[in-house]
Amino acid sequence: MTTSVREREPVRLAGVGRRYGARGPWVLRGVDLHLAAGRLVRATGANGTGKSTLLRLVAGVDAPAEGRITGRPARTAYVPERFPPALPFTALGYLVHLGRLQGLGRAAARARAGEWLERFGAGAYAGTALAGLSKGSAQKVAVAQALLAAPGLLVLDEAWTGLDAGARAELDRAVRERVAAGATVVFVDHDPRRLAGEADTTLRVEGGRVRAEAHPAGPAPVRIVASGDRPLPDRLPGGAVPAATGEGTLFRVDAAASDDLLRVLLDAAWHVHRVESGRAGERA
Ligand SMILES: Nc1ncnc2c1ncn2[C@@H]1O[C@H](COP(=O)(O)OP(=O)(O)OP(=O)(O)O)[C@@H](O)[C@H]1O
Repeated sequence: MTTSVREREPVRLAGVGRRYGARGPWVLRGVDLHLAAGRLVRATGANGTGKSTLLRLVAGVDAPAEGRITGRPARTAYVPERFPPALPFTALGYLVHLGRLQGLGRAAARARAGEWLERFGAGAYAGTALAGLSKGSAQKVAVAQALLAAPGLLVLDEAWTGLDAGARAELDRAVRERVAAGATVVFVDHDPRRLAGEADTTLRVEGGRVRAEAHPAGPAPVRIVASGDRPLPDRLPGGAVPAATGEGTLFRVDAAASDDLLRVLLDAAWHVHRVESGRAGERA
């Protein structure tokens, strides 16, 4: 998927609260957060503490009862815990429809929909009615709809659940690509190994409050954009993961491993376009 790396304002939550019903108990209250561009954000907390509520608010599919949320990019995508398959579309027809709603032309929507179905191993189901899809295939369509228009904010609520191992790995890759391209990705997953060690921030949801824990010493403070035709080793220095962008391939790597990675790229006759330190969206 091609999207350029660019910076944008963070999504800001200021004094956000949510309760269900005018007199219901507050599920979340006094939530103040900055979710910067180019960050991977994990939300954690015990069952029923309000993680899904928080994700729906961040995605904009639910509105806060008090407080404000600003800076949400125009292209925001969301995968809910449960995907509604009872719509009169085929898998491809649904994706093209949503792609068009997200601003893509018909031909581009068709092409992207086909590409994402293939990437998730669901190309064979393009012509199947949504209602006729297995749970796993329906989940692939749910994930594909979120990735279609290269969102600047991607919100994933247990989106890996129901996917087969290949599709789960593909979704991991797609998340890394979006983050590398400058998107904010916020996710919840019951498996603590999901993208373990890769999140820039953990949101701990507890007792109606959300505490943001940044991982400043976490991975990837250096971003290298390069291009080349020759294959690279499977294991790159610092565990760097290549991600396709409009400008070439982007690698996020720890500063300690960046020289080694540059050497590997140059040895493979890759052209290095840019080396940046600091995360996208970080203020000087
Ligand atoms: N639409 C709703 N109407 C009424 N109450 C709701 C609604 N959605 C969530 N709640 C309540 O809000 C609280 C938080 O729910 P939420 O689903 O956000 O938590 P969660 O941390 O995502 O839970 P889980 O880990 O079980 O998915 C729960 O008490 C839940 O019953």
